[in-house]
Amino acid sequence: MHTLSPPYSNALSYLHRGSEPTFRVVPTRITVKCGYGFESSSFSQGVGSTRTDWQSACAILSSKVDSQNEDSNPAAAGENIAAVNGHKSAVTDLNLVHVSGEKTLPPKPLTISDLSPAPMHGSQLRVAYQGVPGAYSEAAAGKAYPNGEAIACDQFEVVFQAVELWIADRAVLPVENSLGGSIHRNYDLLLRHRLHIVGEVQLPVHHCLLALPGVRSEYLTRVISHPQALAQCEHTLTKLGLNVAREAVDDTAGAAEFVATNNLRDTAAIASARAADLYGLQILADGIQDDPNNVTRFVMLAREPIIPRTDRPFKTSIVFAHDKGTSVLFKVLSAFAFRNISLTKIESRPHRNRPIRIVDDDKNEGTAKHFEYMFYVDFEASMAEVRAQNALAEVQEFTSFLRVLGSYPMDMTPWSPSASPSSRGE
Ligand SMILES: O=C(O)C(=O)C[C@]1(C(=O)O)C=C[C@@H](O)C=C1
Repeated sequence: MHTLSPPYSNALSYLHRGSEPTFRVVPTRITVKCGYGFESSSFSQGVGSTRTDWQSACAILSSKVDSQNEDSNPAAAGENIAAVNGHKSAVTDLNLVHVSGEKTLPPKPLTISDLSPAPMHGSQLRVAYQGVPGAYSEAAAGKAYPNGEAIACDQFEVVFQAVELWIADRAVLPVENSLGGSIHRNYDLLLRHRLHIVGEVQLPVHHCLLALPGVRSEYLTRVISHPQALAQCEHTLTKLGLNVAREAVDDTAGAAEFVATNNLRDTAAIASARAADLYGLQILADGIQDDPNNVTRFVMLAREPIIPRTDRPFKTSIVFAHDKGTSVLFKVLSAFAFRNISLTKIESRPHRNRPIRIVDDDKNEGTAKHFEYMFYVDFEASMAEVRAQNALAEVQEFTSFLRVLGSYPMDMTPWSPSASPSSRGE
């Protein structure tokens, strides 16, 4: 059992003073029994020193607004995906009633291990990713959990549900690319779901142009791939004289598979060299990303947060909303700047519960319509550091909603570019 050090738990108690979460506890088999529900009592009494306290506290620091998408019930929606790639949901396997001799015993209370055992020491972690084998997300899952079993999911939503329903133990999810920018859908999903960021990996992304054996680039009328991959190769495709139609599909390796299974001689896919191998395609051009340092950042997700530490570089990801006033963003950012905490990322997304604020002005000049946002910020500090706790305590004063998505070790693996200029024919 982990315990929190006193300064940390004190600071969190302070952060919670007077803030009652308005999240509804969703009464589903999986979410409630596995501890997804957030009991308001644990907030009103401040944060204690147990791991459970910390887990609840980490999930929601404060919420004066309703949860985003309260109407979405991932676990219920997930009834449709009782099996993913042959991995049966634990729910379908439960044997709830125990009978012994002539006496029928009252049902034994369920424990977490009944639902799905957490991997024992040495057993394989099941890691969900979006795409098919050969996708960069699969490679990222392998980098994050080298001994894990990668579980392919067709949609990002399914990746979240796979972990929520205990079909998988972790998820690995792309959030941003150095050329293509943020993967917005995943920012929205991070907010809608209750998983925690427990790590990050940065993967050099080296794209290839793939076609059926014998096909030459003159035959091509179409290039298909994941929209991010198309964006990352746009200039190079033009330089190669490939002014043909671009079409977006769900993932890069899926594009390669599509070309192969449909025997398409007029279509090329942008995907990895491993996808070429897996689906029997030839590499027409290698290293076609517009920048050799092309890198995608993935986050690792789990049902439970990790305990933040100070013995190695940590990053913390938060999301917040504010009621009104543009200076709020300045004040929030100042809370970090004054404490010498570097921000590594800021992203805004529409506030889906309240996308527009109507302001009638006093001078009778009409009605202003302001767009409302959720802001996502990553900063370089651990939640175990007092300066980070104080910064968030200050941020909370200016915000109507604040949630810590996770405090996790930074990926510090030595840099190796995805391609050298020579391999790109420059
Ligand atoms: O399509 C894939 O192979 C993916 O893993 C998805 C994805 C993405 O969403 O950004 C991952 C890395 C690359 O940036 C391109 C595509």
